[in-house]
Amino acid sequence: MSKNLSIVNKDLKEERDKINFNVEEFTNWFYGGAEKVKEKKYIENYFLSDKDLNLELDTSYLSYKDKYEEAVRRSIVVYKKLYKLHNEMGGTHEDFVKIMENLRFTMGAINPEGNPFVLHFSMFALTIMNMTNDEQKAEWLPRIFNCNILGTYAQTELGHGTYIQRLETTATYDPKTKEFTLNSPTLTSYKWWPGNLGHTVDHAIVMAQLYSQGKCHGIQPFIVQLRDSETHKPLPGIDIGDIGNKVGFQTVNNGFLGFKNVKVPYKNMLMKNSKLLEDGTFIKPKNAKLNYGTMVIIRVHMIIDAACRIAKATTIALRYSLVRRQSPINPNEIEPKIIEHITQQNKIFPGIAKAVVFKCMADYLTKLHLSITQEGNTGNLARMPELHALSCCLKAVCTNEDAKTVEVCRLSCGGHGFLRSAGLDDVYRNSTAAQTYEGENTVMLLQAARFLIKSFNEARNGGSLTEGVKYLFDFIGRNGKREIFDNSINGILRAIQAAAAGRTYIAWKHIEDDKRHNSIEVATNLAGVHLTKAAELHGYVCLLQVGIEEIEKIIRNVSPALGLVFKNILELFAVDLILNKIGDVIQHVDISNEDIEKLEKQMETLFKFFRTSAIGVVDGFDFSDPIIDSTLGSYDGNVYENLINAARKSPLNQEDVNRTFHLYIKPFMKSNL
Ligand SMILES: CCCCCCCCCCCCCCCCCCCCCC(=O)SCCNC(=O)CCNC(=O)[C@H](O)C(C)(C)COP(=O)(O)OP(=O)(O)OC[C@H]1O[C@@H](n2cnc3c(N)ncnc32)[C@H](O)[C@@H]1OP(=O)(O)O
Ligand SMILES: Cc1cc2nc3c(=O)[nH]c(=O)nc-3n(C[C@H](O)[C@H](O)[C@H](O)COP(=O)(O)OP(=O)(O)OC[C@H]3O[C@@H](n4cnc5c(N)ncnc54)[C@H](O)[C@@H]3O)c2cc1C
Repeated sequence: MSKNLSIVNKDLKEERDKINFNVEEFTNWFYGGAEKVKEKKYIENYFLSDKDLNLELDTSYLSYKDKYEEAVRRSIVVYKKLYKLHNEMGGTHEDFVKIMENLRFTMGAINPEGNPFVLHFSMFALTIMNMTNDEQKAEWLPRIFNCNILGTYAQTELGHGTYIQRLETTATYDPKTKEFTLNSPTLTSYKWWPGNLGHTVDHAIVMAQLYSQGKCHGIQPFIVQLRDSETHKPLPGIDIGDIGNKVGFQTVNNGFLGFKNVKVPYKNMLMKNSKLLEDGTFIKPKNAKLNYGTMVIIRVHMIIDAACRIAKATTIALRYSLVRRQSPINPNEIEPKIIEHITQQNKIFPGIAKAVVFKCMADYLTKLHLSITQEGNTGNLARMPELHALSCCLKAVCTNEDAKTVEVCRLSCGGHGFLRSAGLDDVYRNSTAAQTYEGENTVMLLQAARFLIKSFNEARNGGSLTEGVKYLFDFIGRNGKREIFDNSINGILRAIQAAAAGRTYIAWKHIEDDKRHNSIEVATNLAGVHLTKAAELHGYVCLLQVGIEEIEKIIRNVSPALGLVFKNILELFAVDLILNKIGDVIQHVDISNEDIEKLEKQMETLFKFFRTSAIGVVDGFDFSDPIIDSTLGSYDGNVYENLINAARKSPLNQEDVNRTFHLYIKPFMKSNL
């Protein structure tokens, strides 16, 4: 960690002196091994130490246009270095991915309001890698890799983002010219939102309805050139621009795009899954949803992003809470560190536990994704729906928790948390954006619920279930009896499983009852609230189940002292979860008031134990000062000095008297109204 060399605040030092486990050992786990930590530190420093980045400039004070231009400038500095480093490392694809993954956090520090090239290096490249045939790979990948072309993923339209089956952009094939003609037949068919589209990229993957031989064959991906490669002017028939100011993502350059008779050659339809013969005959893919593959990959990636945002926010909130002193608990004593207020622990400690459990889930899901993708490459698509349901469910649950936790961290910093320099606003904007992009969270939960209801029907009919939903059998086996609660980790897991299964049953019953007078679709809509609750509970079941399995493995492989910290974290996650979901639990589990009081007491005991480890865990997340970028969360804890220094940098403070005094204020004050 590149630690600030200034003297560490004594309150924070005192906390660190009490840590009773090896922080470095925790860091090694978090990043996947000592070698990876070394690599991360090297890459981080390699980029952040570059003076050309001019990181001294606080871009938050710039205008919208200046922010974008500075973000492009900084990104180019970074990408030039990336290619240099890549060559130094050996130049393999794995090296490239390694740098990209480490760059994810570094890029956040360099361009806090978003990266104007992120789509090129993620969805655009991934779509070409995964949805093209061999000839297309050979044609496009080198140009993408060398950045001779820059691209984005243009799917969402003004009128449709969720229901992509109804996208309106058309691509009509003419076998005589061997070309597609792209059109935006209505205003609502304009592409709207794609990142980097406005003024940065010159190509896009465009999702459009394919028409051939007079028939519509559904949405298919096309690679389309949008701007001239020399002048960057929009090509004829292309209407393109930036969509304007947003809640966040100000420098991502989200854009709009319309087509008027734009010609695209035959070879530009991505043909790994669906195929179109040159005569216009359409050949269906094995599964029509294969064209949704890039979204699945990104949803899987989003779990680790959520974990890291929570890790960053809790690092800021905790370090601040260990140096901020306010309000004596005992009137005769000095003001305590605000962490001593138990409500403050309740705000921050469960968040730290979530970051750890989400990281376990991200590792698990990444492995599952890899194994299901490998099966898919051999033609076995049987587990695709399971992966889809799980990635939708966890994308929604983890980003919802992420946004909630980051906001609680902001509140836990009181007034100072509201300052931009506290560093929590960009984290929050990114968290809340993630609730919407890559599938709006309610919609994601409803997709997961479809899988749950199917599985429930399967379980009722004595069929087989995938591992993650086998708990539905237990519910059916209990035949209406409630699960008996026992206060152990596995007892808590069984209680959450019973609540998830019970809510699935309620949703299922709701649909079955309504089906008598309504279509299945209407009945399903009417059960929507139950369905989303069931899916959400299922997401927590997955998190706890994977958390238990992974942490048990970790405990076997780390020192006893760190093992105890992990045990503490897992229990914190579990007890916090059951207390937050107690209403759902009570409905389906035999749990007494005494049990609940015991859980509440247990939480207090867990806080007490975690009190000494917490700072070690957040230090172990290993965010260096430039990455944490926070007056409240720097390693040295010199919060008040940081705050006043940051305030002095406000553009308004660069002169004693602002011109508005002479222009407006003084005349107003002298006017006697
Ligand atoms: C240079 C090299 C570099 C290499 C480097 C590599 C490094 C990599 C580094 C990476 C860094 C990352 C950085 C990230 C930055 C991101 C920035 C922000 C990006 C933001 C992007 C976006 O924001 S981009 C738009 C996303 N826009 C959506 O997200 C639409 C949601 N909307 C839907 O996704 C569909 O609309 C929706 C709901 C499924 C219904 O789809 P639908 O209507 O067609 O389906 P239905 O509802 O009719 O049917 C449902 C039946 O389909 C089945 N099914 C559906 N999908 C399935 C699937 N995928 N697989 C299997 N099965 C599937 C399901 O299991 C049901 O099965 P069943 O019927 O049996 O129940
Ligand atoms: C920051 C950001 C970056 C983005 N980047 C890209 C990008 O790079 N490329 C790209 O193509 N797109 C991008 N998008 C678009 C994004 O993927 C869509 O906005 C998202 O999928 C939601 O779709 P929508 O806007 O149509 O919402 P809507 O579907 O209109 O949602 C509005 C409301 O309707 C509800 N609703 C809609 N359908 C249903 C349903 N079936 N059941 C129940 N409720 C429903 C939703 O829950 C929500 O409450 C981005 C969006 C954002 C915010």
